[in-house]
Amino acid sequence: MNLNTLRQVNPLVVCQTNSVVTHMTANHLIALGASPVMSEAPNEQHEMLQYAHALLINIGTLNDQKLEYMHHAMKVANELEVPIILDPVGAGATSYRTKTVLNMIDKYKIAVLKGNFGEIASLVGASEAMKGVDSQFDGSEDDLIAIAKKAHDMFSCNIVITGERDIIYTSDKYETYTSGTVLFTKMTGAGCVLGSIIGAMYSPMDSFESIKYALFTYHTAGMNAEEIVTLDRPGAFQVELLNQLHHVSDEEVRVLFDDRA
Ligand SMILES: Nc1ncnc2c1ncn2[C@@H]1O[C@H](COP(=O)(O)OP(=O)(O)O)[C@@H](O)[C@H]1O
Ligand SMILES: Cc1ncsc1CCOP(=O)(O)O
Repeated sequence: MNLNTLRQVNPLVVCQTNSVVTHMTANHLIALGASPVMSEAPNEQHEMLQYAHALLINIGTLNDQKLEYMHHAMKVANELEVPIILDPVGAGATSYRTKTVLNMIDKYKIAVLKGNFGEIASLVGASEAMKGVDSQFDGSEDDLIAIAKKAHDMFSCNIVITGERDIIYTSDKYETYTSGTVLFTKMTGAGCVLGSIIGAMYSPMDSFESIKYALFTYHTAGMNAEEIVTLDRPGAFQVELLNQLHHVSDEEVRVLFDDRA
């Protein structure tokens, strides 16, 4: 979905995300032109997901109570054919998180699995490269492609791995990217917000291009914000990112596509 369409449709993204980024996720989705709702109660999921464009499941502050709520929402989302974006925050840091995510992938149809290199590498059994929620290394481009391919083969869903270099790997094709700004690494939740934006822009009929559009939208807004605040003002960047998500246009996002053509 491009930005003009998104701002007309105002897609509803139902979010069960972590307590660190709940507020910022809602604000970034609103700035973009989407409609967030944070909803956990099992007994409202059927009504809530009825009109949802996507369900975002982010395990960043997981506990058994939240896990029960997440399972319920994912089951309903699959029944209603609402795409699930799964962010396995901290997978690999603890076996609780790793096992939880593997079990979710086993039980439900996931549209997009999006994580940093350490998270996705841990899920495919390739490494234990996580310290808390941070990937301990980004891997070479070859590593990135190999891990994304393995994840795609094992989990049969669209894979996004983020870091200094990103990859989108779908059954149609894969590409790697180095756009964005290092200021994303200076705020908590940069990856979590991206997951929500993928949810808002995701189109099951055109998985690869819609995920790429979401990534490029986020990166364009981030690069625009960096230009205004400069690299030594990570605090100002967080505010400016919201402004730039509000203003970013299809024409600007297309520039990133053209740069890569
Ligand atoms: N060094 C970097 N330079 C430019 N963009 C980056 C860099 N590191 C991460 N990003 C971007 O920041 C966003 C979050 O990625 P990442 O930091 O890997 O996620 P997480 O917060 O889940 O660990 C992605 O859009 C990614 O492309
Ligand atoms: C700091 C922290 N602790 C638990 S969730 C969270 C936020 C992680 O955000 P991201 O995965 O985007 O870095």
